[in-house]
Amino acid sequence: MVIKYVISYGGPGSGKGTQCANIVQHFGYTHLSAGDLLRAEIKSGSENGTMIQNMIKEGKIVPSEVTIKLLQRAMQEDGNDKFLIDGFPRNEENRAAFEKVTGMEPAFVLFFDCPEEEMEKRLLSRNQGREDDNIETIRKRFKVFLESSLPVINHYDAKGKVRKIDAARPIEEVFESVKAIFGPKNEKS
Ligand SMILES: Nc1ncnc2c1ncn2[C@@H]1O[C@H](COP(=O)(O)OP(=O)(O)O)[C@@H](O)[C@H]1O
Ligand SMILES: Nc1ccn([C@@H]2O[C@H](COP(=O)(O)OP(=O)(O)O)[C@@H](O)[C@H]2O)c(=O)n1
Repeated sequence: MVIKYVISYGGPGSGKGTQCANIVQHFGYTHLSAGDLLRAEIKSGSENGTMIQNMIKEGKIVPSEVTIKLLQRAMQEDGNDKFLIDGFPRNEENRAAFEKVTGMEPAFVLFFDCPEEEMEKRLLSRNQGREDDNIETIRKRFKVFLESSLPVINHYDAKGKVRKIDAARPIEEVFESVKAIFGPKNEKS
C-alpha cells in the first residue's frame, strides 16, 4: 500500500485542528494530531509521561524520537492510506528525523497563516482545559514557533510544497481555501 500524507502547519491557535476535522469529513483522511498523541501518552501513564508533561507546560518541543514513535504507531494501527499530520513537524529536527525514519515526504503542506494577536485571542478562549493555554505558556509557544518555523517552511517552500492560507478569516472561509487546494477529485463520494 502506498501511503500519502499531508501536513497541517501553523502557529498555536491558527486553527489547524479545526480545519483538520473538516478535512477528515470531506476528504477521508485520518487526522493525526501530534499534540493529541502526546497528551494521550501522558494520560496512559507511560514512562515518558512526566517528561512530556513538563515539556508541554513549558511550550517546548518533545524529542523527535518520542513523537515519531507515536505517529508511526498510530499510522500502523489505523490502516488508512491517507494521513493528515497536524502539529508535526514542529521544527527542522522533527522534519528531518521523520523523513529519515519513514523515507516519506508530504504531498503538500497546508500553512495556516495567522497573526499572533488573533492566535492569542483564540487560545485564551479555547476552553479545552489545556495546561498550556495560559498567557505565560502561550508566549513561550509563540517564541518557539517563531524560532523554529522558518527553517521548516523554507525547506518545503524550496520543494514547491507550501500552500499558504490566510487563517485569520472565519472558519468557513478558511475551509473554502482548503477545499480549493485538495480539489474536487479528492472529495469523498
Ligand atoms: N477561523 C477561525 N476563526 C475563529 N476562531 C477559530 C478559527 N479557527 C479555529 N478557531 C477557534 O480557535 C481555537 C483554536 O483553534 P484550533 O483548531 O484548536 O487551533 P490549533 O490546532 O492550530 O492550535 C479553537 O477554540 C477554535 O474553535
Ligand atoms: N511535534 C510536536 C507537537 C506538539 N508538541 C508539544 O505539544 C504542545 C501542544 O501542541 P499542539 O499541536 O497540540 O497545539 P498548538 O500549540 O498548536 O495549539 C506544544 O507546545 C509542544 O509542547 C511537541 O513537542 N512536538
